[in-house]
Amino acid sequence: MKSAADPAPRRLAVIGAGAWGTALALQALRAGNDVALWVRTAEGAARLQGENRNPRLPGAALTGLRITHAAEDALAGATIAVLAVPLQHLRATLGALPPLPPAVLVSKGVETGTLCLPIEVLRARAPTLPAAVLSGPNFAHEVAAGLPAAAVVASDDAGLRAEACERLGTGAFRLYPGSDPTGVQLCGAAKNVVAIAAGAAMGAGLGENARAALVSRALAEIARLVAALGGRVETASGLSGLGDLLLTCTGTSSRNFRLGHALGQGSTPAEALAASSGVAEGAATAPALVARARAAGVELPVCEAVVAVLAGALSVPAAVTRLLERPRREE
Ligand SMILES: NC(=O)C1=CN([C@@H]2O[C@H](COP(=O)(O)OP(=O)(O)OC[C@H]3O[C@@H](n4cnc5c(N)ncnc54)[C@H](O)[C@@H]3O)[C@@H](O)[C@H]2O)C=CC1
Ligand SMILES: O=C(CO)COP(=O)(O)O
Repeated sequence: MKSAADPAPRRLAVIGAGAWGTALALQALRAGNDVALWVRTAEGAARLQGENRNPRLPGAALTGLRITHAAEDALAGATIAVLAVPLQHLRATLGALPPLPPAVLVSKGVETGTLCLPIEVLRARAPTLPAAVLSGPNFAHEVAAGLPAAAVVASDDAGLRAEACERLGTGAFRLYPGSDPTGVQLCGAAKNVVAIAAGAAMGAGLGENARAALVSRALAEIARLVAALGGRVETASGLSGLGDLLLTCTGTSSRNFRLGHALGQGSTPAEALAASSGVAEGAATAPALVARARAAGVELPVCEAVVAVLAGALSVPAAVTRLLERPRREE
């Protein structure tokens, strides 16, 4: 029973009620926060309130969440904001919000045009706001169900990364503080592109050996990129890198993997994108990631192949041939 000495639960706002925002809102509730979940449209908020469920998360009841379309209400008194909108919509969403408390960004990707990573998008709106990124091998439906999972919360701000781990973590959702936000963001962005490649390989029937080779070589290219852009190479073999590659390149729940699978089976990019449910962040991120890497002088052969296939410039078999014909170097 709650005693008079128990402190009131601290407020936390989740901005974005897609699958991941909703799952993290439920997780924050389990961790003891008073949680408000901001929904983009008034109709969407009314539907979630009325049905007490999110169609993107079958089976998860939303009991206990304060669901609202009013950003001022969601953020009033909140001491942490979890930003969970798809990366390509983050800038516009931030532009419409009142001032934010310290933020935890959970979107994965690189912004089209600007080539910004999530924290860089936030910086344009709030140049000095403490910010962290949460990333790892986490399918939303499993986190919503309370199944065991782990992720890293990386920030230059040691206080924020510790607080975010405590406020969002539980025994089953194990959060590790990290101090390489650049590396974590690059890994989270790149793994979605690589998942498209892995899905394409499997869809084209190339076999398990081909997928393992592709993912291993992709991990090497991700590590090169992380190092070139000022992150730490070891981050690529952590939860946000290898961990998320393992999940998304093997788990058929991955939207990016499924998009690639359809391409491998012969769908055109337009058909595969139209058939994909929810946001496959890797599609918009692929050209932006490759452009950012090129600007830093880094070659990303696997990601470049995905860009060419998505642009309709190369078929999946031709992309495979191109990768196999690259000159061999020492591993
Ligand atoms: N679903 C998952 O398992 C995980 C997702 N993520 C990341 O979380 C981010 C959000 O993904 P999900 O929650 O899965 O998305 P989702 O596919 O479930 O939902 C898309 C969301 O985008 C919103 N949206 C659509 N158009 C918009 C616009 N113009 N402006 C603002 N919002 C708009 C929709 O209202 C909806 O809430 C992505 O960056 C994704 O990579 C990260 C880890 C796990
Ligand atoms: O980021 C994710 C798992 O960590 C979700 O993967 P998809 O976006 O490919 O579904």
